[in-house]
Amino acid sequence: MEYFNLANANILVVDDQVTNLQIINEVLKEHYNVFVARSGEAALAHCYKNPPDIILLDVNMPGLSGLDVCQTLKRDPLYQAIPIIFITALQGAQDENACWDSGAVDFVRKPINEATLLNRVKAHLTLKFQADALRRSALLDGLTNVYNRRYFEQQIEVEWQRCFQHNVPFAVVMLDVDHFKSYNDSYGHLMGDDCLKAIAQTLNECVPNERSFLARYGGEEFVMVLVGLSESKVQQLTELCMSSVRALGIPHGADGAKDTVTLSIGCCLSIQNGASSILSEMIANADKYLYQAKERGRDRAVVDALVQ
Ligand SMILES: Nc1nc2c(ncn2[C@@H]2O[C@H](COP(=O)(O)OP(=O)(O)OP(=O)(O)O)[C@@H](O)[C@H]2O)c(=O)[nH]1
Repeated sequence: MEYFNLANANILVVDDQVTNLQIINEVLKEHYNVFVARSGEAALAHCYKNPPDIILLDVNMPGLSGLDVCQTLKRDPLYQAIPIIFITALQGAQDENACWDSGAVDFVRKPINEATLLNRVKAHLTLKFQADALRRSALLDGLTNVYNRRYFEQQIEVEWQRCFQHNVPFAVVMLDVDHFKSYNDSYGHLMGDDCLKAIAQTLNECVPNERSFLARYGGEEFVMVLVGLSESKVQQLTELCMSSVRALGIPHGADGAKDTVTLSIGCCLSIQNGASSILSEMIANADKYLYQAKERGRDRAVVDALVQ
């Protein structure tokens, strides 16, 4: 079981009254990272940019109400796992039912009881982090401990949609160990496993930001999804991946190899964001460029853009 630290949690508090924001912030700021928004519109903008771990939401606000915000987030697969607690002075059954119907996980009543607020937040954050940890462990590769193919297939869709909606650069990088069959033949399968583990760890350290990720694509092939990097940064990143693996200095004396283990890379980046239907084309192109890197002598990267 993976351990998590609740102190790393990001909490978004939404209320149009500054005094309420101050009271809640005072209670929570010792324990968590607290962000505030003064309207429903600002709350949604914050979530889209920087999804929090939990939201404390006022019901009645001018413009978008708390119920509107909750319904909007719960309809969206990208944000529906964020627990939402309403902070409300409303008491009637009808008002409460409207909050449940919109997708809330809980209530805290105004005026706020400090202990109730802290305990409710802690309970729901713990549940959220446990669910996240379970989801993650089902999505890790058993040998290398980086994300597995299933995670890649789910997450690349999510990131691609986000990049498409918010006009963010996106790249798919295929990374394949050179002459790995002969490595196994020369040094044995167990050494081959150790080699894959070391490479996976090194490549994982090259992942440039939280939205980007590395996964084992299969066998001795890895895939990295890069979010928010310019074309030149993507080029630099592919160089970094190759030099980091070379720097491991894992001996590889078999025919055709370069004394140490090396990688070949194929990378496809999107110049303009297009329809989600071309994601499969980006993956196919990255694979094609990887094949070209192999043909041109291995230990190199072929990077190209898919222009729509
Ligand atoms: N030790 C180990 N070997 C693996 C694992 N998964 C795949 N392989 C081996 O990786 C090798 C891949 O060989 P090929 O696809 O022929 O590729 P290659 O020898 O690296 O040649 P190029 O990619 O063209 O440079 C096969 O021998 C597989 O048995 C694994 O989990 N552990």
